[in-house]
Amino acid sequence: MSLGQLREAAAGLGLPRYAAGQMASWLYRRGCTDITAMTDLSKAAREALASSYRLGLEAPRSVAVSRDGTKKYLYRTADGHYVESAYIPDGDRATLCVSSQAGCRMGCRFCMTGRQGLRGQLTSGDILNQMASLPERGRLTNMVYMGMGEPLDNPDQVLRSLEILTAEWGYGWSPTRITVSTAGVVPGLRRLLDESRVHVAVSLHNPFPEQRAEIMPVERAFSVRDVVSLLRRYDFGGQRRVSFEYIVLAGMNDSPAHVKELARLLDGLKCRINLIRFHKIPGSPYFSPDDRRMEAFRNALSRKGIVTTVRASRGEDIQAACGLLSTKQMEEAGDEA
Ligand SMILES: C[S@@+](CC[C@H](N)C(=O)[O-])C[C@H]1O[C@@H](n2cnc3c(N)ncnc32)[C@H](O)[C@@H]1O
Ligand code: SF4
Repeated sequence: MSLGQLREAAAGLGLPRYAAGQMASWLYRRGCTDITAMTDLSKAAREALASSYRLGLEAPRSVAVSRDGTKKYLYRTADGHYVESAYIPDGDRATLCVSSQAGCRMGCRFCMTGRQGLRGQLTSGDILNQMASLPERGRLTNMVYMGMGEPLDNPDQVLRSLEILTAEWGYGWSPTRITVSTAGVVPGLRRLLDESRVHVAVSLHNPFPEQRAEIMPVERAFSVRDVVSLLRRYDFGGQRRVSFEYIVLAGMNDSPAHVKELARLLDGLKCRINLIRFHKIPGSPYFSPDDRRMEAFRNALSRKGIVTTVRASRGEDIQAACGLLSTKQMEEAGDEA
């Protein structure tokens, strides 16, 4: 709950307004795991709260550990769906990749989560629980909304989770430690840009609208050209950054024509491109080029003046492609819903 919601809850139980600030402090600053332990609230207030509300903390149900230290956790949401979070330690950084929906309705052809279709929206509580109940929570330095689902197809809950994460009364994280990734849902993106200060990542994957639409149906509703036009209206010269994710698919989006069109599309926008290796999913016709071709593509983009990096693949041995683990869980449970 946001501070405003906590105030409403307090009012509903006849508690003083300042009780909301006390609750926020217990919940987010002190990591309280039991309402009865909120000792600066009266005993009657704690009892009233405990009979009407729950903290929503839910430990992960399982974990897969990679040789490289990456851990993939499976969480159960309040509605009974299974979603994945990846904990990715890297030197003095540790990033948590969180899910924002159970499944996804964007239908990207290369994505395992897309195959599930949309099964349910996560609440801000479900989103934040992935961080709050993480065994390695104390080591986290960054959070990315790059797990299952399209965050901007669930904008109210995602924005509320960001507010709670970054507010003074909340977890107090700097927005510069948080990145929200989107396939380019324009109305939600506008809200994210206006209502938060977090970094933005856009899944681009092809600069030609027709070709992009073949692997990302969302292109037909919101063209990447409109996404870039929107981004041009915001300032990325200061603390806030925008980046473009680009899964390099051999023979599909890695030609000199793609380099040229990317340079044209992003001309003058302060941004970077992250090249990603394709994580194999069952029955998919795509594959990544070898390292030499990947580097050649990166160098060609760099020569056009676009800051381009190749993202290290992590957790290859634990079904890194997001959606594989939860799909397996669904199949084992015989859950076709
Ligand atoms: C799972 S999505 C979640 C965030 C948002 N829905 C989006 O598409 O940006 C996070 C990133 O993973 C990428 N991705 C999806 N399936 C992948 C795969 N099989 N291999 C590599 N990257 C993949 C997406 O393109 C996107 O850049
Ligand atoms: S890549 Fe992102 S938007 Fe596309 S189906 Fe997967 S989760 Fe959804």
